[in-house]
Amino acid sequence: MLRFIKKMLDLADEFSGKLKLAFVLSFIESLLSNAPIFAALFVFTRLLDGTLTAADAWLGGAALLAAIVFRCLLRRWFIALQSGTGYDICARERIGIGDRFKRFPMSYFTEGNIGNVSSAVSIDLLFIEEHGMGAMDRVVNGYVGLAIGCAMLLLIDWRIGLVSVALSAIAMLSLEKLQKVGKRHSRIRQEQQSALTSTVLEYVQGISVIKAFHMIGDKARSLQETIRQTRDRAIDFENKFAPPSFRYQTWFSLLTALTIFMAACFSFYGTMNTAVMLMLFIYVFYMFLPIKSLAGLTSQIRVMEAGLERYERLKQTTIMDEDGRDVRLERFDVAFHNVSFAYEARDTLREISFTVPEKSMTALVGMSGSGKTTIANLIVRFWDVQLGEVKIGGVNVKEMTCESLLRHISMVFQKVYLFHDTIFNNIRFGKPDATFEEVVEAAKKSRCHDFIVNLEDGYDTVVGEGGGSLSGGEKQRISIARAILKDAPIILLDEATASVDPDNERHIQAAINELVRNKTLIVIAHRLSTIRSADQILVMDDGKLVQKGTHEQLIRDTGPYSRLWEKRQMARSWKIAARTETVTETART
Ligand SMILES: Nc1ncnc2c1ncn2[C@@H]1O[C@H](COP(=O)(O)OP(=O)(O)OP(=O)(O)O)[C@@H](O)[C@H]1O
Repeated sequence: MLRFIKKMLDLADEFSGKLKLAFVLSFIESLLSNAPIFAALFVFTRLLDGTLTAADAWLGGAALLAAIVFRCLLRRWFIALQSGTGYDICARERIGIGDRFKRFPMSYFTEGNIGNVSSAVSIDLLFIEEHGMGAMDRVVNGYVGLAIGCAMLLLIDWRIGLVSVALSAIAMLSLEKLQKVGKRHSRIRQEQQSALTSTVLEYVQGISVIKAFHMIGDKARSLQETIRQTRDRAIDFENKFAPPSFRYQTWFSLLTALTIFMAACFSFYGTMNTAVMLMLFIYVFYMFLPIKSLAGLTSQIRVMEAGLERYERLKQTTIMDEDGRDVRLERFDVAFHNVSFAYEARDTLREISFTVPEKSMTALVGMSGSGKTTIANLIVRFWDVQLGEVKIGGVNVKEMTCESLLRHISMVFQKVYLFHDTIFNNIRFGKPDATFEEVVEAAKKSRCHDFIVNLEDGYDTVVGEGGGSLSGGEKQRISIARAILKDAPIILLDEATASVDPDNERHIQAAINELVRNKTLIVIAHRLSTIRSADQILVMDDGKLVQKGTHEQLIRDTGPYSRLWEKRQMARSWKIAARTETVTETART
């Protein structure tokens, strides 16, 4: 329990002063909670002695009232200090970890960690912000209350005091055992929660595939199985807690009974004042309540501790640019020097060397899986090379902070992700301080202004998560608008493989032409026209750079490029033929 408080104070960091002040208030409040007992003792003693006067009764009443008012004030102050702090701490942590995510290697997000990450940031932090402060208060109150209570009992009657100290110590040992049980089982329960989060995410993200392939039954069954397992683990967790929790509480029930028995005996044999006995009868019933309630709190605290540990592990994940510098580049050429790379065990790129001169266009071509996207991934440091160097403007990308590197690069992916936000904010993502006019200008250049203003809410239209409410071509153009707004000197473009209708294709091409003007452009090229107009073509084959040159140079060789070119031309003529046939068919009918 004390370890939990320490962890919470560590997490609180700059807010820990507020929390410590709140503990002091809680301590004073605990002391004041004993005031009614003393007021009662005072009045009872006088009453039994027959010396009670009206002034004494008023004094006792006034002391009681003063203690109540003072406790109320303390509690208000305490709540003001403590309740908002949990939300402040967790908001700060979420913003901080969100920033670190940008600097995690991409491999972190593909190694089954997604469930862990979302559970740590949502479930764990949510539980801590909602229950953490209250739990700390109850722990402090429980321990302080017990210490004060034992001290009071020692003061009132040393024999009862000693028995209380001894039994409280035994109860504390039993609490330690309870915590051990919690430690073991909260980890199991936490892993199960991560598995549930992963399964739900996978189910929701893959829902279109699941529906398309009629796999709803299979996937739903696996989700149901995980839900069942989560339920069983949660019930098991509670069941494991029940017996030690009961034992722990029994010690205090025994102590209460013993105190009453001893007080009655001592009073009967004349070694205790009747007033004191009566006071003890009342006091002993509520003195142990806060510490007894820690039994129920232990499972919650263990869940929070396990959450804090998981969150700490997440925070300690090594970020890529720990030693990076904030570099402002003066030239924008890109160079690979003997780069070799493997995602896992299998080599993906082998000894790749090339240079992309500033403001030139380089097309990456090659069969599927040959390593084109991997080259783009290494330029932006989604992964780090294992051998060799990637340099931009003569600076090794490993020497730069991810932020300063990405300031110089815009990426336009085939798969566009739009946030559940307005179109305006989705475009402004490229330049967070852009004005409305700048956003509109970028939208006009990327040929999306017209369709945006035709939407009911124009730029304020909220697109669904992932951009679900827009067509593929519209999403693509919005992502180009983002990149135009960012105006980075280096552009990485993954040309769409999926065929779009000619009108959309024309718009996308016009938008891309606006984007790449005067930039260093590396394009994963699929269109013949793009490949032909490139200043340089890099031909990839099974992780190796097998040919390099302009279209005219490469087409003269009988290497892989000319074969690739032939295949693409053939595919194109098939497409054209197919289109012509469809048109003729339509004309006939
Ligand atoms: N995240 C990853 N983890 C493990 N292996 C990967 C990962 N991404 C790609 N690969 C593997 O690396 C190899 C190169 O993939 P890459 O995506 O670079 O090829 P590509 O030429 O861009 O293919 P395509 O044209 O189909 O997009 C492939 O064998 C692929 O399976």
